[in-house]
Amino acid sequence: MEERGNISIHTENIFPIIKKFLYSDHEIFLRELVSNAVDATQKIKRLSSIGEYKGELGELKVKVAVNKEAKTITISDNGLGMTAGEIKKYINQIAFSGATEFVERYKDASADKDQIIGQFGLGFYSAFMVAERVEIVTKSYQEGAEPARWECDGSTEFSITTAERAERGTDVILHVAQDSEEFLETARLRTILDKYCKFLPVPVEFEGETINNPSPIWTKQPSELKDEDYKEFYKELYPFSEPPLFWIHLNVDYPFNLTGILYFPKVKNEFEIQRNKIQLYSRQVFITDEVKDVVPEFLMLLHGVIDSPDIPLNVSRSFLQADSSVKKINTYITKKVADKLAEIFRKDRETFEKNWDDISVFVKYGMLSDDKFYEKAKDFVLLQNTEGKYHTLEAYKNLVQANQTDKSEQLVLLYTTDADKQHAFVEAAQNRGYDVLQLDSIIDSHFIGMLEQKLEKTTLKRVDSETIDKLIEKDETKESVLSEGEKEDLKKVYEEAINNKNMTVEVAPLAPDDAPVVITLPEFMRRMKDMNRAGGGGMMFMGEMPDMYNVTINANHPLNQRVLKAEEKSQLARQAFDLALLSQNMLSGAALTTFVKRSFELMTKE
Ligand SMILES: Nc1ncnc2c1ncn2[C@@H]1O[C@H](COP(=O)(O)OP(=O)(O)OP(=O)(O)O)[C@@H](O)[C@H]1O
Repeated sequence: MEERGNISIHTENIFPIIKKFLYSDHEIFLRELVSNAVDATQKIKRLSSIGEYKGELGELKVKVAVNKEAKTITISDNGLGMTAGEIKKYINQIAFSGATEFVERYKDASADKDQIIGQFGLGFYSAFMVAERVEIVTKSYQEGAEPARWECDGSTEFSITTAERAERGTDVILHVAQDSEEFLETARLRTILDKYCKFLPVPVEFEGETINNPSPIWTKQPSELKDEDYKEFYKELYPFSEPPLFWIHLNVDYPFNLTGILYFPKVKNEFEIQRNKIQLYSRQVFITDEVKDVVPEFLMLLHGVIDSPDIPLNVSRSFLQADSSVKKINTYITKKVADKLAEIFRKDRETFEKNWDDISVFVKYGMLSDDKFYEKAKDFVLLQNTEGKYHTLEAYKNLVQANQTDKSEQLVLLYTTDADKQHAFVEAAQNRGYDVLQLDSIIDSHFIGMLEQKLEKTTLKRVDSETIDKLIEKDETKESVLSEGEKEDLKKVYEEAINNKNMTVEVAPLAPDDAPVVITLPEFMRRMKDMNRAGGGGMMFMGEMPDMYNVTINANHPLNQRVLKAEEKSQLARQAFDLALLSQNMLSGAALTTFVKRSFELMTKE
């Protein structure tokens, strides 16, 4: 038999176009051809199981071989094979029509090119990205089938002849083009196989070794697996990472098909977080590790694998976004993650608290970005106070309600972003019997805003944003030991001593054992500046504005009564102010030197 023919398409030379267009992805030819070979072995298995094929199945496998001298790469399988008629149908027509359509669309300059490529799995024809000539030698499983050889050089001409082949199956032989000789290097091929074929369901042999794990644990039932299996698999995926905290085994077949394992990694701070650690598979074929859109943004921080035949192969971003099963997958994953966290919280609060530092970023990020997740997470999100105790939102509100409700019935939650630097304020609050939360990560500033929006009649204030009396205003007035006139005098003394227009001085009757001078930065001011720094807010001028502090002089502190009477009023006032700065880590440089000198002078005085 010898048949020559023309593949009936209207566009000549489609391969140079495809080749040029896919230049960065040439390596996927191997993924496409090996997965075709795997498909062929699975098809014969199925035919055998339904009694369509009665012969021996043998050990089903795929082999990849390279011959540097002959400049060929051969992908062989003992799958179902093809008859000459099937080659014409599947290779010449079906596979070609996909490639042709691709080029037709590509030529339409107005279309978004990413969008176009997203819609096509080039499949078999990706061979021409690296080969100048491709041969298929195949023998069908069907009784009496004649082996056939197909040859094509990437033009629209092909030939089919009778071939010699004893066993059922297919060899695809690539005659590698000069500009693609890098693919003749075994190390390169091994890397590509490792990337795309590591978990293919049929053994893939390369240089006498099986390079894949045909039954990775995500394909098994959770009931068959032990914790060790999950940890081992994590190590297989990320050899250099610390062990994961916990994991979720995804397993659903309706309304879409999806399996996978998502791991919660150990992350100590937001800067360490690595995205793109989740690998996306379709029937155990690696597709990509850019899972944006399939996985909700906040869960991109997780690690692991997701496998779904419902995720279109070779897809582009914009195509994925519009895909309805992708949307459902997204919702499903969010729900599963929330349920798992709720379960651990319920069943093992101790473990949950122990791991809170690592998972709080996911939880808070999730609550901020997804309302449904918020609804579930609000019951297990934890607040940590400066004593290292963890409370749920509800429990915490109940705990502080009696003591921290102000005169207008607002519940005031106090927090510190740095318990060390803000120590004086934390201590002052604790002396009043108030509780102080530790909210010190970058995400916390957004988290605080969200809590205020979601919780009724609740405000959050940083401990150093007001003097202790004003932080939570109660219905009580404090008497001042100083007269109005004395207060005026005291104010002037301090204003002159401080001599800084960014410091607003005020004299107020605090408790005698409160600090004599308290410097605060109002909450709203700091938040605006934070927002500006983070790039939002739109009030650009705020970013350039200096911090405007309030300086509260405690009229009831004995020191201030002395200031009024002392000879060197100004020096004493300045000293008290500097000490307040010092206690808040705000004194440095020349101001610090002057302060130290003055202190020595005062100590030296009789
Ligand atoms: N190794 C093989 N053994 C048997 N049949 C094959 C083999 N390779 C390809 N085929 C046949 O050729 C057809 C076209 O292959 P091609 O890779 O272009 O598309 P596909 O596998 O159907 O889809 P995809 O675009 O997802 O790869 C296949 O559907 C299959 O019928």
